[in-house]
Amino acid sequence: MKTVVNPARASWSQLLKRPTMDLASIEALVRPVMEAVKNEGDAAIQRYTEKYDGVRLSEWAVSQAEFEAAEASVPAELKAAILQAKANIEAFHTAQQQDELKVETMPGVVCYRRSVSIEKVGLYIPGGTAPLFSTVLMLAVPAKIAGCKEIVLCTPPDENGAINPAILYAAKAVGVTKIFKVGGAQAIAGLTFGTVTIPKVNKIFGPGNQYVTAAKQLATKYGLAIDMPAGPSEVAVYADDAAVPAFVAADLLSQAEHGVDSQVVLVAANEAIVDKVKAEVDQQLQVLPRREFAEKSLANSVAVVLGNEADAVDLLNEYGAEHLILSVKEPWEVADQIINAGSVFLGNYTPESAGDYASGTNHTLPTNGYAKMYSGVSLDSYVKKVTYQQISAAGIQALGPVVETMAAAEQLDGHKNAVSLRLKSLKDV
Ligand SMILES: NC(=O)c1ccc[n+]([C@@H]2O[C@H](COP(=O)([O-])OP(=O)(O)OC[C@H]3O[C@@H](n4cnc5c(N)ncnc54)[C@H](O)[C@@H]3O)[C@@H](O)[C@H]2O)c1
Ligand SMILES: N[C@H](CO)Cc1c[nH]c[nH+]1
Ligand SMILES: [Zn+2]
Repeated sequence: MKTVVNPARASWSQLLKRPTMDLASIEALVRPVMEAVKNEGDAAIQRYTEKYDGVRLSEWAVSQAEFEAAEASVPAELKAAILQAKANIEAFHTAQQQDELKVETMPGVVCYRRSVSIEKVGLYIPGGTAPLFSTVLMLAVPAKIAGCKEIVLCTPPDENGAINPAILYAAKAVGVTKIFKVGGAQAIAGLTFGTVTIPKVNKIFGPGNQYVTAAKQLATKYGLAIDMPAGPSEVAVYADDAAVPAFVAADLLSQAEHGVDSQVVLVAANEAIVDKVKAEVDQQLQVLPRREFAEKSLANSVAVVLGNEADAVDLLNEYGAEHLILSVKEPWEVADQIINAGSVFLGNYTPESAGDYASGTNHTLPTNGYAKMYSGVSLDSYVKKVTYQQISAAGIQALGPVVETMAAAEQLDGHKNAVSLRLKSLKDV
């Protein structure tokens, strides 16, 4: 991880460049997979599963027997942890339910808005280098609370054609049983077009590697919605002298270990903090089982020294990290100035891992700078806000002339007539 002291603003965007491929190049790799699945259906999914996951399966749907075996094999301690996390995620997401909004904008003109669940949703659970069963909770819990009718889950099989039992246990605990052993872009394509085996959905959710994320982005060109681009994990930590270097180092490594294309950014109030954190990183790396991944992502990462808090806040907002940890004396004060981040963690006792697993917030978050314009997954992601209105006779008499005037000015007489006829009918009474 290189260190840069007081970089000029003009150099920030280059300094903070993500290590991911540009969208056009990765789309070019993924488009043939989408097209093949569109044209050949299951046969193409079979072919790509063999190619990328190294396994040929005669059955992709997880069976009852597999759920039962998973239930039996997950240790009690892990089950209890999963259930506690589920309860916290449920509590936070249930509280996001909104009452129906009803406003009488003029006498007799009543407008209201209701949240209506998206009928068919596809949840992608990453499984390439680690089986992210926590993602099952993050995606399926709000889908259930929202009341989505059809919830389909896809996740890559291992080389033996199996799914990690904790993924199956978590899914069953939330009440999701339609699970297919398909991963990567081919899973996203299946959910996009529908095949004999995999149902087509309205919206695709979930994180994944660059291929999965690009495939999701392509899915939008075929009429589907997606939650947001949630690609390789990243974290920015802002540290001043109140930070604990060992904690900061651990937080950086917690995201660096996700994959070789992850990125971590340390913004520090002085150089001494960077030195201490780097020494801790070196030490902690020695015993990290996923050291190889972490080392590669650290090579794509940067420590920036900015003595001035306003500059640091500007840089953090320009980066728009998926996760931002504020290891500073007054985290609340800094948090109020953050406008671009997927999720913010305040103070020395708030590790990002807590949000990854169990505090209650959602860990499916925008990466690659998309935090500037997208929110992470929440209950809102699973609903459409439908507006309704009802206008009484008195209401149309009050509102009608406004609409007539505007429609005439737009030269849309058909619009005007729809009001004029009603006004006339009321005059004739
Ligand atoms: N942003 C978020 O909210 C968030 C949350 C959790 C995880 N993540 C990220 O999700 C990612 C998970 O990645 P993963 O790879 O472990 O699992 P994954 O399930 O996303 O991807 C594995 C699949 O990728 C496909 N694949 C592998 N190599 C390929 C190639 N060369 N061409 C085309 N397809 C290929 C395979 O089909 C495989 O099944 C990590 O980058 C992690 O940081 C992000
Ligand atoms: N940090 C990931 C989101 O970028 C989520 C996760 C799942 N498991 C561990 N971490
Ligand atoms: Zn993580």
